[in-house]
This record gives sequence, C-alpha cells and structure tokens, in this order.
Amino acid sequence: MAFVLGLTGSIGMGKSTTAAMFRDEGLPVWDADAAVHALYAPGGAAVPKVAGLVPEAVVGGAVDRPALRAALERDPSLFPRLEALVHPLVAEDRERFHRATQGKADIVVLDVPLLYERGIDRDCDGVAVVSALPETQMRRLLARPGMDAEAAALLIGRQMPDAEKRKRARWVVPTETLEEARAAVRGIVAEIRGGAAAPRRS
Ligand SMILES: CC(C)(COP(=O)(O)OP(=O)(O)OC[C@H]1O[C@@H](n2cnc3c(N)ncnc32)[C@H](O)[C@@H]1O)[C@@H](O)C(=O)NCCC(=O)NCCS
Ligand SMILES: Nc1ncnc2c1ncn2[C@@H]1O[C@H](COP(=O)(O)OP(=O)(O)OP(=O)(O)O)[C@@H](O)[C@H]1O
Repeated sequence: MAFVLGLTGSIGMGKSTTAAMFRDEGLPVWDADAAVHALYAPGGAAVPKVAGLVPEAVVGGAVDRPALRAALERDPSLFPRLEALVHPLVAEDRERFHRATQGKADIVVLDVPLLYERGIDRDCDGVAVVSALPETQMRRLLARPGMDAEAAALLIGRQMPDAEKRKRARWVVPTETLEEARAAVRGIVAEIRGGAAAPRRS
C-alpha cells in the first residue's frame, strides 16, 4: 500500500509550489484547492449548492470566486455553512484519487490547506508542513490581486496557527527559497523510500 503523505501549510506559505516539487519527483499529488476549483466550474457539483446559499455568487453557471469571497467577508458566518456543502464533495474527489492511484505509486501526496483543521491528518502516514516567516507570508499574500490585509486576516484567522502545525508535523519544508524547499522535498522522499518512515497502516 502506498505511503500517504499529507502536505499542508497556511495560506501563502508555498504549498502549491512545494506540491509541484513532489510532482517533479514523479509522485501523484491530489490538490484540494484544485478540486474545489473544478467543483465551482460550469457543471460542477458545488454550483447548485453555492447558488442555494449565496445566490449572487453564481454567475453564468459557475461560482464567481471574488463574489463568493466578498460575501464571506461581509458575513463570515457563511463559512461553516459553505464548508458543510463543499467538503463532502471534496472528500469524494479524494477517494476517487486514491482509487485511481492504487497500486501505481509507492508514495501519494494529499495537498490540503485544512488538513489538520478537518482531521485529514488521521488518514495520512506522515505530514509535511510548508512554513516561512510571517512577514514573508504577508508579503506574498499582499502581492496577490484582490487580496488586502483584511481578506488575508480573515482566512489566516480560520486556520490553525503555523507554529501549531509545525509542532504536529513530521517534517517542516522551509520555503524562504526554492533551493531549500526542493532539498527538503527530496529528503522526505528519500527518507520514506529508505524505510525510515513506514506507513502506519498495512
Ligand atoms: C474562500 C474562497 C472563496 C477563496 O477563493 P480563492 O479563489 O480566493 O482562493 P483558493 O480557493 O485558491 O484558496 C486559497 C487558500 O485560501 C485558504 N482557504 C480556502 N478556503 C478556506 C477555508 N474554508 N478556511 C480557511 N482557509 C481557507 C487556503 O489556504 C487556500 O489554500 C474559496 O477558497 C472557498 O470557496 N473555500 C471554501 C471551500 C474550502 O474550504 N476550501 C479549502 C480546501 S477543502
Ligand atoms: N520555496 C519558495 N521559495 C521562494 N518563493 C516561494 C517558495 N514557495 C512559494 N514561493 C512564492 O510564494 C508565493 C505563494 O506560493 P504558493 O502559491 O505556492 O503558496 P500557497 O501556500 O499554495 O498559497 P495558497 O495557500 O493561497 O494556495 C508565490 O509567489 C511563490 O512563487
């Protein structure tokens, strides 16, 4: 059975960039944010559900993410209701990934921003958390179109603090530079393949 490696980290810490490095090593990666994007696209299973919750966030048969973000900023109590609609669909997608990769890889990666918050770490054999300095995180976030300090604080406030994630994780991938992140990624893969980090489940 494949070693299930969880990959997580707070917003803007470099999770997607690090996930791409695991892909470069030839590992299948399931990306929770990408699953949500597909569910929000035209024909996506989440579209009618979001329309029922925030009608103005569905435009032309797809979820308009800036409109949804604006609604969440106006009324953060929508967050748990949205999550209750979307997360079961995301979990189904993750199960499909496990079925599709079964027997095809020795390590599979689950790239999930809310891995600890949703208890998905319990389905992993080991977790790696990406981490950078808080000022690096904020600089990266503010460089994003449509993101201001208030919007960033709203999402960060809904996530487990970086220090807590680092305490829980088996590995920390430092992401101040690409070189240090890549070295950490290669080290993790080598450690798992070397048998030092055996799967918990047989
Ligand atoms: C809040 C939304 C509209 C923001 O969309 P946007 O296109 O700006 O960002 P994107 O989806 O690419 O997410 C970027 C990052 O935001 C953070 N984030 C997203 N959703 C949440 C959430 N519910 N709680 C805390 N942080 C979140 C994560 O760090 C994520 O990596 C969107 O993320 C959303 O609808 N989220 C609810 C679904 C969800 O919980 N997704 C998380 C993965 S399961
Ligand atoms: N190891 C790294 N070294 C230098 N810059 C990095 C590194 N990792 C990520 N970055 C930069 O930080 C920014 C955010 O990276 P990325 O999109 O990977 O973050 P993320 O954690 O996936 O974000 P989100 O949580 O919003 O999905 C990007 O501009 C990226 O180029």
